[in-house]
Amino acid sequence: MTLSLTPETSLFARVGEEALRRLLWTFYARVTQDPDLGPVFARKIGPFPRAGWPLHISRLEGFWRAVTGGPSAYRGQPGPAHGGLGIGPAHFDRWLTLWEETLSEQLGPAEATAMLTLARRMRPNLERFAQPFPEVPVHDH
Ligand code: HEM
Repeated sequence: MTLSLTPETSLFARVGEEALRRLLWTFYARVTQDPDLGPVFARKIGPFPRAGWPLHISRLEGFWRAVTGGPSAYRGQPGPAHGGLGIGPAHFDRWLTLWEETLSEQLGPAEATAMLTLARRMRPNLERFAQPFPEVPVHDH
């Protein structure tokens, strides 16, 4: 067995727990002020930063901890959470623009790029779930 002296540090460890939490609160403060995104969240979660927001942010924190290699108890299903919200490509474009802006302000360039790449990769799947009539897989019998 070989012991590595330079173990790969997770993205979560590089970002840090405090910075991740701050990032999420700042990001959703902006999202909820946005004329297109804000109303969608207001309907589902309520007025920021009260109502369901502390719980929602802690779920999102769990999600981002999981996808960045940190310890996490997140067991949710991000896809179905985006069904029936009445959102489309323009919402995703805007979401990603605000995400990119917030990341570049709050994280170092390498971490910001990595967090942006993760979100961009998730987009097609989430967007599929967001469609009004998601394609139902057809099985051969
Ligand atoms: C790539 C972009 C996006 C990512 C990575 C993302 C990620 C997530 C995640 C991880 C959750 C938590 C799911 C859970 O509760 O387990 C969530 C929930 C949610 N997202 Fe997104 N999201 C994206 C885009 C959007 C957009 C564009 C909108 C709409 C404007 C949106 C609206 C919501 C809402 C309303 C919820 C709460 C759903 C509920 O509690 O039932 N998301 N998102």
